Formats: sequence, structure tokens, C-alpha cells
Amino acid sequence: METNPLPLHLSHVQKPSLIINRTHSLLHSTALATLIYYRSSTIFQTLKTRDKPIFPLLFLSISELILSFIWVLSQAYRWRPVSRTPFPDRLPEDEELPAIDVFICTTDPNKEPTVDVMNTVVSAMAMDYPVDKLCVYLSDDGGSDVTLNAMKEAWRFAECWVPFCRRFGVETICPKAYFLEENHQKKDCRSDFLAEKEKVKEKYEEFKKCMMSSREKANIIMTNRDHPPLVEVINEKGMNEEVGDGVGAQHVQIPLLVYVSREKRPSLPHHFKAGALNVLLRVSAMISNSPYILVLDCDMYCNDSSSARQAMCFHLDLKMSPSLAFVQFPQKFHNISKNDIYGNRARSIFTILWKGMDGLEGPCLSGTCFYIKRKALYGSLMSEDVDIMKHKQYFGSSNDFIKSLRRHYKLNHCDFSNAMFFKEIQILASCAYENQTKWGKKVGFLYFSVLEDYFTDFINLHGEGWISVYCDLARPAFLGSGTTNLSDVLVQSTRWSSGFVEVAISRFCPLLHGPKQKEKQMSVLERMCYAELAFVPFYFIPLWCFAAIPQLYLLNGIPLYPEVSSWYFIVFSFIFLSSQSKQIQEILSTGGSIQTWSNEQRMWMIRSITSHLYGSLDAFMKRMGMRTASFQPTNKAVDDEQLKRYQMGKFDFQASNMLIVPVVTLVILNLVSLFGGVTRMVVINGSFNEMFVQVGLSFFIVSMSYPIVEGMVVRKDKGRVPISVSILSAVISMIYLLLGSFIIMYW
Ligand SMILES: O=c1ccn([C@@H]2O[C@H](COP(=O)(O)OP(=O)(O)O[C@H]3O[C@H](CO)[C@@H](O)[C@H](O)[C@H]3O)[C@@H](O)[C@H]2O)c(=O)[nH]1
Ligand SMILES: [Mn+2]
Repeated sequence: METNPLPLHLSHVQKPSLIINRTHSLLHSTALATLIYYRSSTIFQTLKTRDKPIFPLLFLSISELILSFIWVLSQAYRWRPVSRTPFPDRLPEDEELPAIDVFICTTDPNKEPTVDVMNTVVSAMAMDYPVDKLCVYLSDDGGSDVTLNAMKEAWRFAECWVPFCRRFGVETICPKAYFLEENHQKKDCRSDFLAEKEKVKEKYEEFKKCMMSSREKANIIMTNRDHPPLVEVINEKGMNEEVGDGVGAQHVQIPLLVYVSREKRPSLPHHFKAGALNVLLRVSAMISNSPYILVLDCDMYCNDSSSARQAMCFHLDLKMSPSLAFVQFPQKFHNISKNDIYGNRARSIFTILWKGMDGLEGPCLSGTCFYIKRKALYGSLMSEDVDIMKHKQYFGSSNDFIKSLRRHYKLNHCDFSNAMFFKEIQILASCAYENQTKWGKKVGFLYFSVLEDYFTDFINLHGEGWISVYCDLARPAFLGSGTTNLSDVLVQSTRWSSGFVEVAISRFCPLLHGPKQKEKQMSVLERMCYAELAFVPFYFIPLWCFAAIPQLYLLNGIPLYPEVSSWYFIVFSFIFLSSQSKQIQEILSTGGSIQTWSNEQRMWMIRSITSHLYGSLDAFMKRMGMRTASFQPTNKAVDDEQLKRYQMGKFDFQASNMLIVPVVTLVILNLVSLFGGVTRMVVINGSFNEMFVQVGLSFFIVSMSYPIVEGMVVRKDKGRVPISVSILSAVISMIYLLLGSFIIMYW
């Protein structure tokens, strides 16, 4: 590598975005400062004269402050966006490439269809990387036989799939996706290719049928939450038989495949995905101990065969490598419909935010699709010279594991037939192993928050002075399945909100927490990015206020905003228009459309009203010890009818009342007050000038909520807003408006 004068990768600052962003920041922040001045002076004046209602003014001002605060934090992403290009052709010879362990997590065979999980497994085995330097581990938190058996089938299928991909340089290495897009592929008419393809296709159908039939046998597959650890190296001869020298001798043709089901006991905490990943870290250390790890969710298959090589362009860069913890790829989805009604592409995160962080100290760890350095996960102790006792305090009692810390990748030397060796692995995968150790606290993935990715990164990776890199290329490296119905979307984002708020209100709050050593501290801008993520759920406060307070006062004809003729009206309008147009500019420049904007805007409102509120409550309750952590995995199995509605761009309101009622209530409330307010304005002449902002606000909310109104009154299908929900919501909004008006009038 040293002899190679060409760089392995290049990065360049996105100059035009940078200029637009900084100019916008300057203008917008000036307007915000003016707004804050206006609000505080009106509040002081009102306190003196008492000529206006003070409480709504206070609520609105607090809301505006919260929005401004989050906006200020979010400017850090806009400071210095960069893009990167790796050059895999310039990598050293295959013999010199480091080994990679692939970790795949699955937990529930009912929600996570086995066929898809196995497609992920097989796609990882087929990556364009030396076979003897790739080991694939599947963690099965469901402890299900169906999954274990499917692994054996997957191994058998991989035996023909992997050589096929390599021989013909197949790019789409996930079999399901490959055979789906078959018709669009450029025609390769070599007869040997066609013959081979037919054969492979047949094998794939067989493989699929095998899994389907074993699933059908049990309609609901039992998952086992009470079982000892089970680790199996999958190979031809079945369980754990002498692959030991086999691996070297019998000519490896496909990567090693290992099934891991850690011990589960109902009474003991298992810490969800973070717990599963930590077991994989220990078990893999004994088997392959590769210096790099690729983490994948079971629904995220490898789409591009070259992602490992792309990642290595950064990890093997001599200048960057010593401080580089991980290379993050974007999460992209194969099942998000074109108009993406739920704004679920996570567009802003993966096109704007992570690119912005990449220009600072690097993007945030995103749960899946990243190549991480094993050493970075072992914590700061690795860089210190300490004795074995200290190591045991950190990593637990296993001598073999501790030896692995100083050992390099050595697949051929581990003896799978040795009973002692397997005993040790079982101990490492047991519940008790982590007791009195630093696993989950200082070592591995951390347990404090259900957002194990974000938290581990903030505390142990970026927080310990590591950096990361973001690699987003035109051809998606990985493709996953995103949530495609409203209920799942909101449940998932409630989990995330809860995870973020948990961190925001703890001693790990990104604004306050940091290492003592100066050289490890992250920059203020990078810290602002973490803080922005943590505080985003607090959007629920301003959004609830803006959707309920001005409306009540509109109905009662009491102005809360400056009148149109006032100079401050221009300030309010400017802030609204400038933030919307910045949003639109970002969306258009990242391939979106105006429709993307309205979908995202609507979902931002719905999320803030529901998920962010419930997530925050959940976090506060956990903080007070009233709730325990939970991780409800998203549903990856699809309901055909729901899917059809989703693809047609129709909202699906089949969700719990808790999620739907608040949204519908606020829509009705806005409709009523808009109607009532405008009527009042027409009848009681002249208040147009001072009520304009309130009318505009309600009008904006109502027009953004069209799909909800449609779901209430127009639609007749199963996904419409249930009548009972509409009635309940109407009653709640009437009570609020009547009670509110009563208080306003007589208090
Ligand atoms: O007890 C558990 C729970 C989940 N998982 C696995 O974790 C992954 C992510 O779960 P999923 O239900 O797909 O959640 P998502 O909301 O889609 O996941 C996003 O959010 C998670 C954090 O909440 C991150 O870990 C993920 O990488 C990120 O894609 C899946 O492979 C699961 O099988 C486990 O292994 N054990
Ligand atoms: Mn997922």
C-alpha cells in the first residue's frame, strides 16, 4: 500500500450547499432573534398592562423557543457537508486484506420472515471478498428451530450461489432481489451462464420451498425465551464436526457460517439487540476474531457486492485508520413506494444530516450497514497497558476471550471439534457471563438506551475520540425493508423518541456530557448534532401548542400574533417561509419533489403529536422507575391488503386509538375553529387584520391534513378512520373548545 501513490479515497466539500446553508443560517437566525425580542417585550408589556391573555402568550413563546433551539442545533449539520468517493481498485492484493465478521440479528420469525432473513445471510456470504476472510454469524434471539434449520438450507444453497456470483461477477448478490430483477438485467447470453443461472434458480426455488414448508407446519412459530445457549457452525456434516482442519484442507469455497442463539431466561434481562451483538462479539472472537465487523439487521440485505472493499478503502488508509472507528453506509429500502406517504425513506438523515456530520467528525452509528473496527468496541482499556485482573474486570472471566484481545484473525487454528472450546463458547453466550463485568457499560454495545447505536456511538466511539466516515454511493450497498403502515411507523418512531429522550434527560445529555481528557473531546459542532437528535422528540411541545392554542383563541376572536400591518408580521412570515423554502430546497436537491415535502411535513406533524409525545413520556417514566425498557421489533411480514393501500398512496388508519385519536382530534379542532373563526371575522367586521396569522395557521394545518379528512369522511375501505375514532375525537375537541372558551370568557 505504501508503494501505491494514489489515494484510496477522496472527499470533497459540497461548496454550493455550504454557501446556501450558511447564508440561510445567518438570515434565519437574525429573524429568530427579532422574534424572541418581540415576544419578550410583549410579555413584559402584557404583564404590566394585562390587556392581553398571558398564558397563551407564554405557551406560544416557549414553543417558539423550543423550535428555535432545535433549529440552532440543526445548523451544525449544515456547516460543512462533504461527499466521499472510494477507489476499491486501488486496494492491496487480496492476501493483504483484513478479515471481516458479519453480524446479523434476528429475533422473531413471525415478524421477520425466515426467507428474507436467509436472503440476508446468503447475500452477505456472496460479497466480493476473499472467502476465507469472511465469516457470517446469525444471532437468533427467537431461539427457533425453524431458523436453525433454515440456516442449514441456506448453507447448502450458498454452496451454489456464492460460486455463481463470483464466477459471473453478479452485482445483485441477494438471490431474492436477483431473481426479481432478472428481466431488467442486461442480457448475458453466454450459454454457460444461462445454463448455470437456470440451475441456480431451481436451487433457489427449492431452498425457498423448503423454508416455506417448515414454516407452514407451524402457523405461528414458537419463539423460545427460556433456553441454554446454542452455537453451531453450519457445514455439510451437520453439527460442529471437524471443520477444524477441514477449513484449511478442504479448500474453502464459501464463507464460514455460524448460528448463535444466546442463553435466554425469562427472569434475566437480555438487553435486546445490544445484548445480542455483544454475545456475537465474544463468540466470534473465539472463532474468527476478525479485526472488522459488518453489522446488519436481518432485513437489510447486501445489494452491492463491493461494499466491503469500499469500506476497506477508508479502513486501510494509513492516515485515517488509527482513529477511524467505522464506515457507515446509508439505510435504503427496497419496499418504500414512490410517493412514500409516510416519509419513511429517512431522506433527511441519510442525505443531509450524515453528510453534514461527515464533514465534522463523522456520522452517527445507524444500527445497521456499518463496518466497524472490533477494537473500537472493546473500549478505552484496549489502548492502556494493564494487567490481566483489570482485563477480567472489564471483559469477564474467560481467559480464552482475553487472549483473543491480543490475537489476530486466525480462522484455521480454532478447533471446532474440541469439547473444551465449545464449552468456553457456551459460557461466553450465557446470561451470567456479563455479571460484574463492563459489558454494556463500557465494553461492546451499551445497554443504557434502546437506541444502542446512537448511545454507544456517542459515549464510546465519538465520545472517546474516534471518528467515522459516511459512504453513500449511487448504487445502494444495502437494501432493507422499511415500515409500510402507519401503525408500524409510529410504533417504531415512538421507540426511537423514547431512546433519544432517555439520553437527553440523563447525565449523558449531549450538551453536558464529555470526556475529561481534552484530546478526546469532540468538537462543539459534532456535539450539537448529537444533541439535535436527542432533543428532536421535544417537538411535541410546540406542535401540540400550535395545533391547539391559537385555534381556541381564533374561535373566541382574540389575537395572539402581530397584525398584518405590523412590522413584526413580516418577521413571522419570513421565518415561516424561510424554513419551508430551505426544507424544499434540500428536498429538491436530494432528488425529492414538492410532494415529498408535503408528505414529510405531514408526517413530521403526526409524529410530533403522537410518537414524540409518547416516546418522551415513556422516557420520563423509565427515568422515574415506572416503566422498564422494551423493544418491539417492526413487522417485516406484509399484509397484502395493507400493502395495496400503501402502494396506492392511501393512509392506513388501522392503528391503536392512542395513535390515531390525538391526530384526528386536532384536525377536527382546526376545522371547527377555522370555520368558526372565519365566520366570526366576516360577521364581526374588521378583525381580519389581527386574526390573519391564526387563520393562516389553521388553514395550513387543515390543508396538510387532507388525507386524514379524506379518511374520516370520504373513504369507505378498511383503512379509513374508524367511525368510533371520529366520534370520540369530535367529542374531545368539542369539550376542549367549550371548556376553553368558557374559561377565556369568565376568568
Ligand atoms: O431483542 C431484540 C430486538 C431486535 N433485534 C434485532 O434488531 C434489529 C432491528 O430491529 P427492527 O425491528 O428492524 O427495528 P428498526 O426500528 O427497523 O431498527 C432501527 O432502529 C434500531 C434501534 O431502535 C436499530 O438497532 C436498527 O439498526 C435500525 O434499523 C432486527 O434485526 C431485530 O431482529 C434483536 O436481535 N433482538
Ligand atoms: Mn428494521
